Amino acid sequence: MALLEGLIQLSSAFPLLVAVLLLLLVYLHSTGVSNTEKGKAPPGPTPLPILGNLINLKKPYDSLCELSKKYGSVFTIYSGPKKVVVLAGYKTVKKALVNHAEEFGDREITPFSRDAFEGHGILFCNGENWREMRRFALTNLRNFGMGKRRGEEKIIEEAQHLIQMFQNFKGTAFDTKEPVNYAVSNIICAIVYGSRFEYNDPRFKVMVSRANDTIRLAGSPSVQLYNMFPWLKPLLRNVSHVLKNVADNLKDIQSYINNLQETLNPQDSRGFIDSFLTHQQSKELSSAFPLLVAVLLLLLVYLHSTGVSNTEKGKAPPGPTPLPILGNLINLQKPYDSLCELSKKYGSVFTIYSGPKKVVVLAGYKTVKQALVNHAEEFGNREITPLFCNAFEGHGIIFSNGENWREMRRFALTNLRNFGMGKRRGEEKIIEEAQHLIQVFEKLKGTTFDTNEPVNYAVSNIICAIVYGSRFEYDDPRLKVMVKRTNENIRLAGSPSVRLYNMLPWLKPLLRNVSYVLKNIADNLKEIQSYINNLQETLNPQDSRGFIDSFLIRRQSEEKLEQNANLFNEKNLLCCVANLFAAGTNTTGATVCWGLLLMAKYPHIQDRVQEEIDRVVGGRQPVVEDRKSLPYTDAVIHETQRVANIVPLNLPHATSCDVHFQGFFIEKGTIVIPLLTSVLRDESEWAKPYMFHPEHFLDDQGRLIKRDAFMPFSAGRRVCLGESLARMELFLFFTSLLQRFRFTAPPGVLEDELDLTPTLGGTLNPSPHKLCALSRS
Ligand code: HEM
Repeated sequence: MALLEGLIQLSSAFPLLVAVLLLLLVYLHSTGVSNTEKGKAPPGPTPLPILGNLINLKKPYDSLCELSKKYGSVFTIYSGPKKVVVLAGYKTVKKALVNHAEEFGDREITPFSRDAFEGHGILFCNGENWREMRRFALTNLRNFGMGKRRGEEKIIEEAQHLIQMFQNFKGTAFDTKEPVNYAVSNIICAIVYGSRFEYNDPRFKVMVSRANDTIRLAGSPSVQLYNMFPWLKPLLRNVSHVLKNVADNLKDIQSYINNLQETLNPQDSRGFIDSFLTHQQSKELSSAFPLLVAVLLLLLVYLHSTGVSNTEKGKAPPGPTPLPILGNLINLQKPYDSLCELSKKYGSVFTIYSGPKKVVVLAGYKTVKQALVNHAEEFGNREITPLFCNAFEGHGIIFSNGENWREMRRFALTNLRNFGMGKRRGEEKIIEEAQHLIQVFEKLKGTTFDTNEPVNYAVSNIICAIVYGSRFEYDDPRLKVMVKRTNENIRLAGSPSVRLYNMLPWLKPLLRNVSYVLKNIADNLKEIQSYINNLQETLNPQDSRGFIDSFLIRRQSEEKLEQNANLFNEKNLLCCVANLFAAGTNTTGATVCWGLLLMAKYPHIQDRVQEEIDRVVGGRQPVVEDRKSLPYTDAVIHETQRVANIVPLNLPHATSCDVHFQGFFIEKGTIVIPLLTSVLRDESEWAKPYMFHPEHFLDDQGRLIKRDAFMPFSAGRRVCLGESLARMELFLFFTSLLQRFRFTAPPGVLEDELDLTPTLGGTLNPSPHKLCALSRS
């Protein structure tokens, strides 16, 4: 029947068949069934020319069992013009697959599997690709599921979902196939993506049904015919249908991969895909090595001439001997710790080489303060790293210098003051946003959740209110995408591959992360441009709604006066807005999240904060004015910022002229790192530098004391432009949340088990974690 079906499909191709038949007769004869010179070929039924042996395509396994009765356990058939040796019976199959594992171990890549997977993956590939993918998959299947307690737990959890599903049928008749397939597919999802789907999730249903469909159709007569005679493809509709199915599934998988890539944390792999991506990143780095070595030789002479030795003008700060080109191999995962270590050996002003670039590191409170405050002008330029030079081309505030920086910083400061910072209007906005955040926490009714997203949406909305004049709902996809992209950029800006790019920009083609960040920045700028266009259309010069309006109004007046018009241009507006989001969202959001995590970890400190808030504020909304009556709470916020050490390396500075500093000579244009970690953990300034100890900020009477070495916002000419806004946000968000909620570890997790290891990135965020917010009312 099946063959008949196939032949009916084929009938329109008959004339073509006949023509090819004649041409191939000779060929078939030569590939023949006869014995070769090297030995006897396995016996088998005589094939028809071209068509080969007419095996029942519906149940080929039955036909082949039948044939083995006649021809023995090793026999030949022809699948179309292709010779196929069939092995039958336990002894023969075992002997071939186990005792001759190597000889029989390759996969036959059928035309269908070649079209669908092009030699990639595990199932349909051979050689080095197969070996590497199989080995990687095996290791990771073991890590994420197979044969481990973790795997057992996942399967038991899924079995419970399946039981529930069966129970829903209340004994009525149903088809077991769907729910059972959903359950087993979820085990793969848990291993691969790190999460399961609900059985009624439409994305999941489609995925499972497509996969089943593909497997069914891959064994259909038409696909089998296609594998025999690939040139029949245009006549076999099923084939294109299955190939489209496979392509659609690959597209879906790609979108899950993209999502996971965006939130990838190399320290915390959620599943197979995460591990693959992390492995890919590390490969990316190692593949750069041969190139590095080649250029190493070329640049040896150059490096030697720029050397580490002293110049005529004075003594250069000491430091470890650099390798040619590579410079000093600083730990790229935790460079701030490596630099603190080096300062113990080389003192508070020392030189390292970041690739071929000379960098002077300033360590410890006294030195950093002396440089940034007493020599503010000399140390006040920004080093514009290749990544940001590429992205912002010297525009905006953070990554610009000279007249452009001065003018943009001044304008931004005035407008941040007008629209938020240190004013009643700003306080109102933050309080309103805190209420939205409280609502989100309340809806969770004490269940476990990740604080990161809602907190970041809230702080981002403060910048939106200042910049655009309006906030977004937390489920607005535009807000979600913007926050995600910004956070991702900040994380990737501190990744080893971007650090490597900043040292050796010619490595760019090998470092995929770099193009990814640049694309992310470009996408954010495009989005900001569309908001600017909207605001421009409804601009009223008498009533500025926010920073963008003020910039546009200023641009109009500058154009009239023909002064400075070139600075109040589109690119500066775009870059300023992007800078405010990048600098103002992740930093403040991460600090609030650290604060909540620390409260859950140290409940006795949370007790004291809540006692103070209850006593001083009671049930009314906390306001900025309350700060001076809440010294313990204020000390906890300060200590959170000290311990969180959000910007551990600071942003890089550069000398604006030749400088003589602490007996050393530093040339104009040298990169300078005023190492904030070394200030916030300076052993001569803090009694317990490595512990969470709010008493650092309290005197004997329990009053708040100002500590000069408290420098999370840096100092001097480049000091954080949003400091007073950030401090107001931290105080209002923290007190409002602590007044309403008790923060705890998830059920079953001990406080000791809450991890304070930060994630790797441009800023230090808490590692992904969950907490419970229990309502206190
Ligand atoms: C807890 C929150 C924050 C922390 C810890 C923080 C920290 C910093 C640090 C360390 C710098 C580099 C200073 C230097 O180069 O010496 C900086 C720069 C900057 N910050 Fe913040 N920041 C925070 C919040 C904000 C907010 C809310 C905004 C925006 C409204 C903002 C806007 C900026 C800008 C524009 C710069 C660049 C200044 C310049 O180059 O002149 N920051 N911040």
